[in-house]
Amino acid sequence: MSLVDLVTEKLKPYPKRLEHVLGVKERALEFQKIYGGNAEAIETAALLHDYFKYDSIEVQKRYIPANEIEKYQSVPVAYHALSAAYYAKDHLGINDPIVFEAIYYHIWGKTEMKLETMILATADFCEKNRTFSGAKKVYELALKDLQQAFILSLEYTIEYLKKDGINPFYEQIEVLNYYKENTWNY
Ligand SMILES: Nc1ncnc2c1ncn2[C@@H]1O[C@H](COP(=O)(O)OP(=O)(O)O)[C@@H](O)[C@H]1O
Repeated sequence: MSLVDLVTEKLKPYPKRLEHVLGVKERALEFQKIYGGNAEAIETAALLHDYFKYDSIEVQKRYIPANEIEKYQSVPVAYHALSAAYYAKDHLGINDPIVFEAIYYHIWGKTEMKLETMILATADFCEKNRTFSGAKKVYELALKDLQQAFILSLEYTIEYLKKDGINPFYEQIEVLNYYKENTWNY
């Protein structure tokens, strides 16, 4: 079974999510044409990044090492990214550190991330089906400056969380500050 078929089957009950995943793939490959990076790895990571989005937290945790479950226990939303990364590696045999990192850190990136990770995280925020304010601005900026677009996407997310009374996770702030202070040469 191809990867597209696998993801299509998994997300069959959630057509909007499948559209999002395909939108992220398209957007990420658009950014790859501008900035480079491994196109095959980007496509694979884009297709799999939300694989566990609708599985229960209990199911998601089955694929994640105990210390990582503990580290992110205050932000269980992160588990879908971790479980998808481990699933790709341990169950689909995708032994590519580029794919692993891009899926694992697709929600808020990491300091000194690979180009493919920044491409996926930014594409996730601004693929064509995104309707929230900010997506268009991030997309337009990403065509000129990927790092600044990534920063803006993280700022929007943090602002949105704060409006809902949710404190950002400490890593989100660290990552944001890192990229505001450093120009990262992937
Ligand atoms: N620290 C946090 N606490 C709670 N929710 C968060 C936090 N950081 C990000 N989020 C939310 O988690 C979701 C991230 O999941 P992701 O798969 O990247 O996005 P989406 O589901 O929109 O494709 C987004 O809805 C984002 O607003």
